Amino acid sequence: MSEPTAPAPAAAAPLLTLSGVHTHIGQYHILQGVDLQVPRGGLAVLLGRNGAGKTTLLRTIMGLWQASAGSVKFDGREIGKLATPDIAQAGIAYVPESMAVFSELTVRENMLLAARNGPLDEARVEWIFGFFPALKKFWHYPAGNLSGGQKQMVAIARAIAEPRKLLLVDEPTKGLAPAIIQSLIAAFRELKETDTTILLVEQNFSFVKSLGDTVAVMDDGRIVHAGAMRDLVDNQDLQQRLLGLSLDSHQ
Ligand SMILES: Nc1ncnc2c1ncn2[C@@H]1O[C@H](COP(=O)(O)OP(=O)(O)OP(=O)(O)O)[C@@H](O)[C@H]1O
Repeated sequence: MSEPTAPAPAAAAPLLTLSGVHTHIGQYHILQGVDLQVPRGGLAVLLGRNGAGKTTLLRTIMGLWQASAGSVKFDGREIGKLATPDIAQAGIAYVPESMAVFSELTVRENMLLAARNGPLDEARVEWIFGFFPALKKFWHYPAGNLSGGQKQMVAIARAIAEPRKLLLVDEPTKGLAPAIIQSLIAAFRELKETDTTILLVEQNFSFVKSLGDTVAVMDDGRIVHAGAMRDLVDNQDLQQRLLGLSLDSHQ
């Protein structure tokens, strides 16, 4: 008689699940039934051409646009109707494309403003310096004097000044020189080994193909592909079909 086999462990529930999400901006119907799952841990990538709806999706998750239909579940809880501060409090941080930093304030002061619960945690600051050594160097300099890549680092550091479960980052490589992109890759590689799950919006496939664990591709307000990044990297036909020339031109 064979030994009874233990049941296979259930797959961990995703950290974030969007189901049938529609978002209207004024008269425009932008998100047209988005279904997306972000697994807990690691780095999920969202790709798509200009105007596909990627930023609108991040803003909808963050409550900056209200979904007109569908559900947004985060860590087992429906957050689709919550206000942005409550969504942030639930553990989601958002780094918009515009690298929101206060130019007149020093890097340290920028970080201080991001700490919701009082003074900066010194140990956490040291931990952040590990990802972004440039911030240590320019800690007492006005953030406005930093390069584009360094400002991007300040924006990300602000978002993780306090522990977060999910970090949404919108096109961090936009307009950055290749050398700076390399240092961002190194930082994201370190960051994805921590407890923070990352959802990264990009158009630069060469930046994300070595970073992403999973990938979703968006077009015309819908997810048209979702799977392991490995599978997309290994399949050039799929890349060509899904990403086309507009993305290839960024490589
Ligand atoms: N405030 C707005 N008012 C009207 N239409 C908008 C607004 N913001 C975005 N849109 C439209 O929504 C669509 C999706 O835009 P979105 O910025 O989400 O795309 P994206 O995939 O992030 O593109 P990109 O890579 O260019 O940033 C586009 O057609 C855009 O013109």
